[in-house]
Amino acid sequence: MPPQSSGELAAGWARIRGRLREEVGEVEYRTWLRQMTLAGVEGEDAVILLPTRFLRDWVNSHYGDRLRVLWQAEYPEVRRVEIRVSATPPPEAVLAGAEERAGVDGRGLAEPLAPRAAEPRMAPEPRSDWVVPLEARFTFDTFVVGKPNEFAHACARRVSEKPASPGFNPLFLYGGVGLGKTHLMHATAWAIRAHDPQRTVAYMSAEKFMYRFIAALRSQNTMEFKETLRAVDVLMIDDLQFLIGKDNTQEEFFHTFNALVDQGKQIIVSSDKSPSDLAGIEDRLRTRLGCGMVADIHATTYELRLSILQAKAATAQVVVPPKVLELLANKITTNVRELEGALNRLVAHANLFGRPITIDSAHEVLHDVLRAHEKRVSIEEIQKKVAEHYNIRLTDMSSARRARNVARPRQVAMYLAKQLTQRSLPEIGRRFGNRDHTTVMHAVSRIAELMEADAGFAEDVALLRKMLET
Ligand SMILES: Nc1ncnc2c1ncn2[C@@H]1O[C@H](COP(=O)(O)OP(=O)(O)OP(=O)(O)O)[C@@H](O)[C@H]1O
Repeated sequence: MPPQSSGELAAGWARIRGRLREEVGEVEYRTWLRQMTLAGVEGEDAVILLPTRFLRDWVNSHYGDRLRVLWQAEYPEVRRVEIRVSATPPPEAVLAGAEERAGVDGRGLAEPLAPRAAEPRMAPEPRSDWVVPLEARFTFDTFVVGKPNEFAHACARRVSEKPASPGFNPLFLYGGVGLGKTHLMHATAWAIRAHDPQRTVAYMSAEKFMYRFIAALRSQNTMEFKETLRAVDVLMIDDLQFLIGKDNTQEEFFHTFNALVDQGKQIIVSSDKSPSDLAGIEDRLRTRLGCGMVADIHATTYELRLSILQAKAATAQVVVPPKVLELLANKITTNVRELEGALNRLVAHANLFGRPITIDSAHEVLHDVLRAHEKRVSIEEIQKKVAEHYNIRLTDMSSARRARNVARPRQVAMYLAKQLTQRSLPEIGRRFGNRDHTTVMHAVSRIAELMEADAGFAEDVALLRKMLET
């Protein structure tokens, strides 16, 4: 059925928006789609208005097809969706008289404009939300604080409470991959908005900054790009290292940076390197980046990894035994993203097969991840470390000497070779002066017995193992 009246069209448009909102989720909808208004239906075209070219292009490329499908489901006659730029959508008074206007302005509106009253009501949204949607789960509540990140966290909190305060502008967060820089930035953005919904916060990666700048150059519309960014209260640029060697974009960023700081606006930047290590970033920009607060996020400790896992496991719908969390915290030491990925995989597997998570199932499901994280230790390294530790000569690892002060460390080294490498017993035997595999077997069980019986000795071996593994 073609839309019969303005009321019916408005209701149909509201349903289309509602479905789109369900499909893309609240955050995305509010960020990109909330400002759509319907101009009307012109022949086979539904005409939608958005206030900027950027929004129009974005919605066209990301949601154009979806909008068309939803329109066709509601009104099969509509074949296309056209999005136009209109900075000021017509006020309600004009909307009411749209039928006449359609004839007068020559746009040939087959249908009147939708009355605004029929559109879903939304909370007001900061203007600059066009930039990049924030991740809903990246808040301060879900950020686990520990020694390695407590300083960065405290700085981010401080900035969220008092943006642009002296000494904290810019806030420069740096640290290795997957350690929570983006999480902290989003958390800061959410908190700033919660404190003061009128503040506009723009978050984007340095890569997006560059692509948008290039797009603006191409379309000869750098004014809009500059104005939009310079109108924000808080600008966050993630992964700044991407700008290394991109001189023109750096230059543009430098000007944006200065314009904002001069106006007393807050800048937050993240990078995998400190400002002084950002070789390939112009000196004047590096200097400015380092003149506020520089906070690094260090590699995770076992305690932090375990706390993060505990927090994440508490929200999972299956029970994750503490031993399994300890196993993951012990083995997956690279970064939080991988840790989280491993836990998610375990939980998904348990949900899918309806089986509880156990140490065995964790080993089975995550065997590839755990193996990849196993530090490859060679028999030579073990022999060297053990010889150093017991103060014997390295050659004694393969010599025929049987004195206790030499034989016992050799047995320890064989034991560790069995525990820490994939080598077979005969192979280990060969590497210890061509000894038989039964000698290695005997050494392994003898050391295990001694460790049971003597806590001091067990500690000694555990220490050696730790030194070799880290
Ligand atoms: N302290 C933490 N508490 C809870 N989750 C964390 C913490 N640190 C990191 N994460 C989680 O780890 C994942 C990776 O974090 P994030 O994307 O913020 O890292 P990043 O440092 O920005 O990485 P990259 O260098 O790749 O951009 C996210 O899912 C994040 O929620």
